[in-house]
Amino acid sequence: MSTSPESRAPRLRPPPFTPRPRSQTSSYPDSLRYPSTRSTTPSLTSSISSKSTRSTTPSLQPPGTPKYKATISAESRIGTKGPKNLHVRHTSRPPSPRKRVDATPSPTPFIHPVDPEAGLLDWKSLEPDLSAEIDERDLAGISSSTPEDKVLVSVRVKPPSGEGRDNQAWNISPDENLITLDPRHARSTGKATEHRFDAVLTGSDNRLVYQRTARSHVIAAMEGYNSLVFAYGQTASGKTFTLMGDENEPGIIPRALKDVFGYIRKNPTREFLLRASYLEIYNETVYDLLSPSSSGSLGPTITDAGVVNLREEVVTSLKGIKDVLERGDSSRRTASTDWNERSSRSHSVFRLVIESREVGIDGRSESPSQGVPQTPGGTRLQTRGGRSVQSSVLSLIDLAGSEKATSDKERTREGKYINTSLLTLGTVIGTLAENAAKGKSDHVPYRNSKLTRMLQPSLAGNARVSVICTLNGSTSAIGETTSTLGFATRIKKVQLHAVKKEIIDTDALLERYRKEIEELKARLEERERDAPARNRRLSARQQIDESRALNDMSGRIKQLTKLILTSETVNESKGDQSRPSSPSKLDFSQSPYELQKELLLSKEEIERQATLILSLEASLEQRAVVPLDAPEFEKDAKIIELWVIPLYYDVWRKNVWPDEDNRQKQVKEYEFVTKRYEENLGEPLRAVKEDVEKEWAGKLEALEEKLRASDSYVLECERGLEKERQIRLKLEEEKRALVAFVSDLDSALPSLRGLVPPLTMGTSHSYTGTMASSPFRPTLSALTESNPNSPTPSPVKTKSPRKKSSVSIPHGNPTMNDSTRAATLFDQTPEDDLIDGDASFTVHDKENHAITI
Ligand SMILES: Nc1ncnc2c1ncn2[C@@H]1O[C@H](COP(=O)(O)OP(=O)(O)OP(=O)(O)O)[C@@H](O)[C@H]1O
Repeated sequence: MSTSPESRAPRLRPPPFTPRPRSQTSSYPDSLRYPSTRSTTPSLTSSISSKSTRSTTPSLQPPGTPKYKATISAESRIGTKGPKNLHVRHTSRPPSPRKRVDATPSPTPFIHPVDPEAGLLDWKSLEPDLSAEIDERDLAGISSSTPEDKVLVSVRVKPPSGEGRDNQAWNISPDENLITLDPRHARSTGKATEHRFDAVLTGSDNRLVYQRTARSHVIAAMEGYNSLVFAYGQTASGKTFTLMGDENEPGIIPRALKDVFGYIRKNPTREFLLRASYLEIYNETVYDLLSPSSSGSLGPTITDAGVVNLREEVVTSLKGIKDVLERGDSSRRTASTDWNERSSRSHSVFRLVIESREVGIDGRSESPSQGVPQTPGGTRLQTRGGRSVQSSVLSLIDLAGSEKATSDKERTREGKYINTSLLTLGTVIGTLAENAAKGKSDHVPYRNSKLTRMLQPSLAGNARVSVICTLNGSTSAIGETTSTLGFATRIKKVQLHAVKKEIIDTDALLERYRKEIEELKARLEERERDAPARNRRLSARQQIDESRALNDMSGRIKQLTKLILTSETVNESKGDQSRPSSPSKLDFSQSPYELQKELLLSKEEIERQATLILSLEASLEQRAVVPLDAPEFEKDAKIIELWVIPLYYDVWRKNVWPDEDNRQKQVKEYEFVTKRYEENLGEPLRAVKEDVEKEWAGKLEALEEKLRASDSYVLECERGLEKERQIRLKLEEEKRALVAFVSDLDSALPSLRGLVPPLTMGTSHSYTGTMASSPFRPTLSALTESNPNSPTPSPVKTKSPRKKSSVSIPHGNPTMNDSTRAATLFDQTPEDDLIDGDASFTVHDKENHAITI
């Protein structure tokens, strides 16, 4: 890779400030330089430093005493079956110290009765030979033999099961690397029916698949090239089986990790630093599988510089790296679909950053004066210290599978995102292939999906790439299989030009650790040298503090040294896998031997945690932005921002809004769906956008329709109520008028008696008129007017200035002959009935016309 002089200049960073509570930092004046060792694990590091590191634990064995090796069974030596077949026979294990107490004293250290240190050493020296775990035969002849400028393309056909055996549409010739569509089905496709690739595989042997498809790329990564291995294919065709495998058939990832450590072991001239990370892309959002809680602005983001804000853990052993893998795997999104019981709903990416450098004969890093040969394949960058560090990334990717719509709505939605990003991957590969074939440089739409954006540097050529296309050979999947083969054919044409990358020493974590170790060692030496003179001036208390500080320093040196892997250290820790996990309950009736074993395991756990602390520190360091000499208030503000606010917010959120996480996730998804299309998306995702918009527009329309219906119902109800109110008012008025009328009538009765026939309900003599204006309040004059025959019209006055009633007095010569009945009129039309019941009554005029009031 060509590097401009400017870019070669070391980018010196000021020592970062790592916020930490005052109480802890203040007790150690120079703790800002090595804050966490002191502040978070003072006793831890000192205990590790003094006891647990194998190389430094004082040995009670006389020099040259042979170490005991436990024998292992033949098959576990061969190592073809993995760790579960590892049978350790403890025949040559020395007797436990308790038994030895009674034995005749012997000059060998193993008979030392009680010294636990001696026990530790004995037990460590007894660890079984795990050469079976890292298979020597596999490592022999490892070399990156793939044509460097081409993608290594393999297809793997999933073996049919059950009835599927009779429905196979493809003929497979592994020896010729050929796959052909059976002539019986060939006519229907109208496409090429014969395909040749770098490897055509079938069956369930993952070892073979690893060797043919991925091993060379893993080794290339160890040699300094970025390497990318991914599986592509329709759902349930075997991508996860190929990458992860199962207990009996570990897949590419576990085998690759084994080879990584095997490679380190076989290369004593280099030292390595490994950092693992694991992410997934789900519904076009990147999630950190090692830190599932990080999200939003703190979550991983894809930038031109790669993926940032992603947790990277320094790993020092095969077991450690497998733990990381398992932890991440447990956070992956899988679900049962119509086709696969455990279908990956996201693209998952396991990344291993490998930094390495030549070391001298004494184990120290080489300087140019020592004449290290130029690493072939890349520019050697030599900066201040003259050191160059090779850096590469091994990416192992299990893509989600392309699929048809499923019966589940949520799965369908995920499926849309999956298909879209795979479509974009296809488009990107197609464009790259065409550019390569025709010597063009057409725009490649990397930015149209997160997956292609992340793969951009690799697909653009700066990596060794291997793709395994997994196929379903059944007749029911001819279309999908043909499409996958098309992808395989296109990607074969992509041109690569990967080169080794060497980075400036200050950017390499390996170099930073190495420098820190050297500085610490120098300081330690100096302080130890001055100790006798200084101690004379110090109080007893100060001397204790001083000795504690020295312990911390040496603990830190040991921890940092452990992170840097060499052939020797990998050899030492290869027993990790076989050791039993620590029981949760301590049984003090165990033999001293067993207890020592427990002790050792616990110490190792402490070491593991300490390693984790260190790698967390490393991530933290990358985030620290306040320089050491920044004003106090700035540091305080940072502490509040990083610790206090998130802490309180978290507590508050959990109390006030327990479902906030889900809500936020949903909001994020909605935001994504609704807002950022234009800036983010290209053609394929626009199709998703339209789909989603259509879906939501339909829902919105239905809701609006419902709203309109309920609005008009409410309006109708209001109108009905108003009508009823009016009627009620009218009735009340009529009631009042009737009451007045009746009382008028009552008072006029004596004078009318003999002239007017008795007014009764339903009788034929009555009055007529409209009821609109107090029909029951006819004035006496009206009555008299209508009864011209009335001899003595009574001057009765109306009580209210109401409109004159149009009630007409019945014709004829009515005679009021039943005053008693008339007086009972109130009884017959009680007030309540007028209001609540049917208020009308009927009277008849002379012509017997019924009038209903
Ligand atoms: N080569 C194989 N040999 C034996 N079993 C296999 C093979 N390939 C796949 N299987 C089995 O088929 C099932 C589906 O495989 P797998 O989950 O790997 O598919 P996938 O392509 O990853 O699907 P998805 O895209 O839905 O995640 C699993 O039970 C797996 O064990």
